[in-house]
Amino acid sequence: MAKSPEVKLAVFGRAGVGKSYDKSTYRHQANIDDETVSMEILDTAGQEDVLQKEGHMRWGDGFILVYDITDRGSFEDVAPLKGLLDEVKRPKHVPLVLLGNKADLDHARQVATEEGERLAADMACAFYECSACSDQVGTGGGVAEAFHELCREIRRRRAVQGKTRRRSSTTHVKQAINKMLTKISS
Ligand SMILES: Nc1nc2c(ncn2[C@@H]2O[C@H](COP(=O)(O)OP(=O)(O)OP(=O)(O)O)[C@@H](O)[C@H]2O)c(=O)[nH]1
Repeated sequence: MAKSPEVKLAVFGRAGVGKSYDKSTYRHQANIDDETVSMEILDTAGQEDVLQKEGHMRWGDGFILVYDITDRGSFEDVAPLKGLLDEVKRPKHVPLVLLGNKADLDHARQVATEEGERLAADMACAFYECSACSDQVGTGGGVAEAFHELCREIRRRRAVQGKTRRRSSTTHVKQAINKMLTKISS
């Protein structure tokens, strides 16, 4: 049986946004579009320093940036996190998902859905509002869907990178053959 692809996902967000709610394991397997994907999930602590954050960013293949819809400050933390990610992963554009958690607490909302959508559009990534408690609230259908979409994005990127690499290695072979032929004929 084909070995299932493994993806390393890191979850970032201010302390208390709900990154680790109900998660007892950091390894998870899921069937996504008829393919088994093994995820290694890293829940970063909201209070880690920049060096620790950078280390976790280097480690990850894909990232979930979480804020709490009832905590405006946690939303304002997202853009600087994305800035740091871009610096650490440059020149690559990183697979990313934006997650507005605690959508069950709509009465205490401080961040409008449209603001989340706008930020996600700015960061060119998918956006979900959800509740780690109920997993079905919000626009996108839950936390699981956000993780699955991130895995799909990583898969798309890997497919494109694979093609580019194959194409460039063929180009190298062609160039080497051309050089040899030029030498022989001169
Ligand atoms: N109402 C509601 N509460 C939630 C939700 N997700 C998490 N919580 C609560 O929010 C609090 C913080 O959740 P945690 O998962 O510990 O937050 P965290 O982001 O992991 O925090 P750190 O580990 O300190 O970084 C807990 O009391 C959770 O029960 C949610 O979707 N809805």
